[in-house]
Amino acid sequence: MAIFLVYTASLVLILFVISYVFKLFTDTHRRLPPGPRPLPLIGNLLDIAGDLPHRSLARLARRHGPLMTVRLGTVVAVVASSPATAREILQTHNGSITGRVPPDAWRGAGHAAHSVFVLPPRRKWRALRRIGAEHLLSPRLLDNDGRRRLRPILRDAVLGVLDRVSDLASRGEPVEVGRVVFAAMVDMQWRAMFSARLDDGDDGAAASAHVLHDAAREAVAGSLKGNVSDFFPVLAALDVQGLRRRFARLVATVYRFIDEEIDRRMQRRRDAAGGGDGGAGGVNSGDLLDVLLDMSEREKGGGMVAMDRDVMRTFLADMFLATVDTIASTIEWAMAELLQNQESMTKLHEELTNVLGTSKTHVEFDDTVPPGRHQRNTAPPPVPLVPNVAEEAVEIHGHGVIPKGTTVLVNLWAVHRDAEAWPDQPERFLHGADRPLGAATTEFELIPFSAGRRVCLGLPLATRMLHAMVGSLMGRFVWTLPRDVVENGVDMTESLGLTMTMATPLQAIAKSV
Ligand code: HEM
Repeated sequence: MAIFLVYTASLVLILFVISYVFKLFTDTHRRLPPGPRPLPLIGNLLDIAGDLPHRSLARLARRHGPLMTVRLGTVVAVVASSPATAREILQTHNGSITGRVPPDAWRGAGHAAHSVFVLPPRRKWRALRRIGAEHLLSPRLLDNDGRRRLRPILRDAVLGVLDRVSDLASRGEPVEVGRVVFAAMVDMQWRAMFSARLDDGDDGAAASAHVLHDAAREAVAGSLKGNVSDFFPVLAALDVQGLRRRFARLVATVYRFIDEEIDRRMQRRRDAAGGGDGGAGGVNSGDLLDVLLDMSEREKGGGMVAMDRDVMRTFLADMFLATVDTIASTIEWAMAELLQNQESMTKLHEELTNVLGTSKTHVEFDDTVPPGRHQRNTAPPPVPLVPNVAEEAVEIHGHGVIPKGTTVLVNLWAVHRDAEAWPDQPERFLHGADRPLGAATTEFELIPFSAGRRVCLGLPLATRMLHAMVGSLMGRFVWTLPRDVVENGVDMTESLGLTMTMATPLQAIAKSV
């Protein structure tokens, strides 16, 4: 057994050295953008160790330029760190740089096979994006579709958070902002997708909702953790840090909850068909699950995508996981910034009083958009790095050539802190407030949702929820920091998962206005 292990390890090492040397050799013949000198085998991993990757990459970019090459183990990555180079990647050459390499943990958990986040930009990916955009995330559906299904769900999420905060405020207890909003987002997205509540009041349901909360939280927190397997794919089978196994366990829990909803709905459809009420139509809620089940029954997706159980489950998990963490952490960061900037908080209170008057108890999307103007873009960007892959060689004028297969990272964190584009002050993103976002982006200084073909699919939902939630929380309560936090300062350290969250969750004291 020991001999076998030594033999396998030596073989893996030899393969790894050969592939690395081959890569280095061929790279010298390519005109890659400049970058820090790599060490043998590990490349520049030491240059980025010891700090969060978006920060260390931003630091390296200050020395090596806004488009630089780094070697992360055997992976060659080109990093764009300025608005101008982000534009090159996400607009000028976007058609050639939209591939993805799925994280090893996702592949190991079986999630990568159908996930819209990592599918190559081909038919299945396009079809899934279209389904998400048309049946869950379109502005028309969110604002006022014929059945008026989603708007009340969004409003309830805001009102639910206000109730929870009121309750804590009346007891003088601090509010863990991120956690309260996270729970509301779980509930909101579950209702939007399944027309069902996870926690319908009884103790058993509440306990099982907690299991899902915890699994979702851990899955998003751990899903992009630095993994040796991603830097040295030849070692992936060993799963040295156990991240594959861990992510697989968490995703399996999320899948189990989703499967239960699918099974319940299918049973209801069968019952309705058996009862002779005209089949599925009689029980159709018109939610995302019904849309997907209709597709699976209609010639396997009506030609768009073969909607089998695996595709359906992965897609629902994607829509769920993408929502719960992004919105909650953005709101937590926004509140943390406001709580440390009394002047901005006072300004916001005044604005809210003007817009809402004294009778309205909460903010809705319509209140945040001046007539005839774009959605205001004031969210602090919580996704620091966007990973793409060049699907063909691309020459970036004045910087060099990105060879086919190269990982291309856009460092959104660095772009939003670009010293030339942004003054270093808390309200800096208000300067870009009226610029169009997402696919319509023209200015690459402000791209919290990225841009180009893989632009965030959830932008319409996120912008509605962020503004309504922060506006309502600020309009209804006066916020202060707990005494020990005032003394020690708010810990603004980031922790990197699917998004950037606060390493120390924000606690704040609310008092009803
Ligand atoms: C504050 C909230 C959010 C922010 C800042 C955000 C940001 C981003 C960013 C930067 C990307 C990467 C785009 C690229 O690869 O170029 C992304 C992708 C994505 N987002 Fe969001 N997001 C948010 C909320 C949401 C929500 C609520 C959903 C709802 C389902 C969602 C669904 C997705 C999906 C499916 C993708 C993958 C798109 C693809 O690869 O084709 N996001 N998001």
